Amino acid sequence: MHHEDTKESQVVLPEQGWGYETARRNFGTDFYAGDSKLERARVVMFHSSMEKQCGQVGACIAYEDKRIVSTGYNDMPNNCDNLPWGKGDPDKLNNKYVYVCHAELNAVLNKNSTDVKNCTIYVSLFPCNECAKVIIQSGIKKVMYYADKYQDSPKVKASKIMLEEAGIK
Ligand SMILES: O=c1ccn([C@H]2C[C@H](O)[C@@H](COP(=O)(O)O)O2)c(=O)[nH]1
Repeated sequence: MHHEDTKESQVVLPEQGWGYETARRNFGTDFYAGDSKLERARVVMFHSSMEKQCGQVGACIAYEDKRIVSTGYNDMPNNCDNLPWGKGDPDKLNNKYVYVCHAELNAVLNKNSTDVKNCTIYVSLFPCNECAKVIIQSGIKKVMYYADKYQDSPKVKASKIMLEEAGIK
């Protein structure tokens, strides 16, 4: 595990304007010293085939002792190769939002363990309300995040209300 952590910290990632800067603001030096799983979540987000700049999200779930249980990134449902990736069409059926599986959902479903109870989820973007529900129902107990770019949206506000009510740190 220590070896993997070292490799992760050596990965050079493209700067996209919000990742590292937000992480620095949120976590200061502790982020780099202590939390390579956030790095993993950020690496995973580059597997997403969503468009660059704003659309890629990664998640990594780990036990309390930091062993990784799962990773996931936002993507279209399996075998659904013809769905739209755009987001500006007035018809909601022509936008990605109604189809895409979020990183957190994929990470919970991809788990290599019976469950993810008491685990921590590391995410590159603060979870939306639907992901908060998945996190709560799956028994995850802690959320660590990089960026919170939709913090003023009702979805993220609802997410924070639910996570707090459920006692998730
Ligand atoms: O908790 C979340 C919230 C969002 N996502 C995904 C859904 C979309 O594919 C992108 C966001 O795209 P924007 O172009 O920035 O709106 O993030 C997620 O995986 N988890």
